[in-house]
Amino acid sequence: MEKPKLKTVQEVVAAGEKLPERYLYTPTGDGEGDQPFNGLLPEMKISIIDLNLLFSSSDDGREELSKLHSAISTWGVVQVMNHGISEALLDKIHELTKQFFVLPTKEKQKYAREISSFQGFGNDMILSDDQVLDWVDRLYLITYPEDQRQLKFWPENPSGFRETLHEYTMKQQLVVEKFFKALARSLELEDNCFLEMHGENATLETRFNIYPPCPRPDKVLGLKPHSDGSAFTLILPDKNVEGLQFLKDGKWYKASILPHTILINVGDTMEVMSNGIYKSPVHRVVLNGKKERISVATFCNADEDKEIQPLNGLVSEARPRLYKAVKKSEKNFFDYYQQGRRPIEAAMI
Ligand SMILES: O=C(O)CCC(=O)C(=O)O
Ligand SMILES: [Fe+2]
Repeated sequence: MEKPKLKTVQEVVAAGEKLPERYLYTPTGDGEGDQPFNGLLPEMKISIIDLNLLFSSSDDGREELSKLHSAISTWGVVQVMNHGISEALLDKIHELTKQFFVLPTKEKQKYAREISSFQGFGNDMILSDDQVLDWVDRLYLITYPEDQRQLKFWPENPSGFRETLHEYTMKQQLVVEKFFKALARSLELEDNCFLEMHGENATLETRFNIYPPCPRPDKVLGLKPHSDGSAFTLILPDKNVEGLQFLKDGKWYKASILPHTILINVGDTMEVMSNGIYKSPVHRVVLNGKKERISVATFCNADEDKEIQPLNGLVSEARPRLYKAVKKSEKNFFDYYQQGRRPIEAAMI
């Protein structure tokens, strides 16, 4: 199988070469905010949501649901506690991710992405010659359901990686089901409505990111502004190095979260299903001149063949339908790799 030729960012850094121009990013000026990448940005207050409390019929439970509704309809992001995944397991995932990325290139290349595949280790796909590159190396794996795994991309080194990722995935799937149900409740819909539209063959896809230190953190981005194509995304940001920022009303905000909570941001699929009530936020990752940053993002992606469209209960005369029915397999509406920052715009009526 042919492998991509481009050097990984870690290789560019190790070779000590001059910063390649293809990494220089100029903001488009298109509602994207003109604040410097690493300037003094305001901090966003991300609501902390107790996942278990959302299912209590007490006053506290109802209050938690309305807190969720308010956070997701304004920022599209929450940090979730009481999620049922132990601190030790979250720390282990981070630790193993780091151990994988510090392996010699030759070892990591055993799991290298093939030209036609997005799974595996390496760079993101290059779709055009003028594509500005992100300062990130990543390992991308479909993790759920189990029969969709391609184990040839799953590292056997460091030891325990596969087993720990399996354990983490099974725990994440429980969080995902609960979160879908909670979002339905917060809109006064039947618990399973989002899960049903999302489909039986929906996947979890985990992206392990390393953002090496960058000589020009003022000119280069770890991830360009984008929204996720998922229904929502579970993120474990780096506990020590910040970098994730969200765009709201044309301004960038820094996101910092409490250790051992899980950050969940809504993606384009949920924006469509909720008829735009829940917003898929544009976000980016900025870099550090001295320190590397590691994060682990898990995307909940819809069944490729299911029609995704606004739920009936959320369309009315007062709130007309905003999106066409779309399928992941038909058009790249939800394709993260598209250069468009918000592929969802193609689905708008
Ligand atoms: O590195 C992060 O904190 C965010 C990653 C992200 O936005 C993505 O992988 O889509
Ligand atoms: Fe993202």
